[in-house]
Amino acid sequence: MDEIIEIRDLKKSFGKLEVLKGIDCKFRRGEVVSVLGPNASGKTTLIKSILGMVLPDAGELLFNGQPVTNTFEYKRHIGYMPQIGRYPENMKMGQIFDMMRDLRQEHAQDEDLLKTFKLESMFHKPMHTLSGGTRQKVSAALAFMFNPEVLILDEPSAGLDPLASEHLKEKIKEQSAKGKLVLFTSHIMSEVDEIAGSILYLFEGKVRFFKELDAIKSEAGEVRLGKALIKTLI
Ligand SMILES: Nc1ncnc2c1ncn2[C@@H]1O[C@H](COP(=O)(O)OP(=O)(O)OP(=O)(O)O)[C@@H](O)[C@H]1O
Repeated sequence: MDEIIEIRDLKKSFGKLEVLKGIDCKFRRGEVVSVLGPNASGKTTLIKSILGMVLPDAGELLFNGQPVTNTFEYKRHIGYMPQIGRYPENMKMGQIFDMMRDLRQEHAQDEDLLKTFKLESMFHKPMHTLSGGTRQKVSAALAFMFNPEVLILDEPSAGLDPLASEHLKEKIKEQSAKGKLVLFTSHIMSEVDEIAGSILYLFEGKVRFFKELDAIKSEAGEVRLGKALIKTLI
């Protein structure tokens, strides 16, 4: 089956603030989808609803065709890189990786990023001593480590140095070519242009559009995504 995640009429409010007002969308294997929208439009809330970290007020989440709202097993198949990774601060970096392997009760299947980012040489460092970018590298390496079917990356290159950011982009492209679904948020249009196949644009709690990049550009008559988006949105 091509489709791996389906969201039906998802709603979420925080108190009186209606953040998601009925989101419907389907994501397929091999797609790289960028979730875009203005600040506070609900991108992270949508992502966290898929991950079960936010409990929706209404609606349904299907994974591989099965309803999974309020269930756990499907989460094994998703690798998540948060906007800001929070870890037990007194643990050493190496202990974090060991802990994740123990929790999953399986060996790491993909240590590419661990090696590319040369994280092993910093395994002795306590987490609270790490720079913001190094912390992001840990989060990225963990997200990809168990070879998940779906990758959800919340502003993945924020804080990464240019070389690390290039490595991560290559990794995302490689995973999509292997049939993985990649969902990511970003405020960097050149990055979206480079790696996304389509854009899910949220506005005022609804899906404003979910379109392939090429279609957005050709309909707007623009080669650059940033300009095409402006034309599409006005
Ligand atoms: N746990 C929460 N409690 C109360 N309000 C929340 C909570 N989480 C998110 N919100 C609010 O929901 C709205 C959407 O937040 P969200 O983080 O999903 O936006 P976003 O599109 O990811 O924003 P940004 O582009 O700034 O990262 C914001 O107004 C935010 O303040």
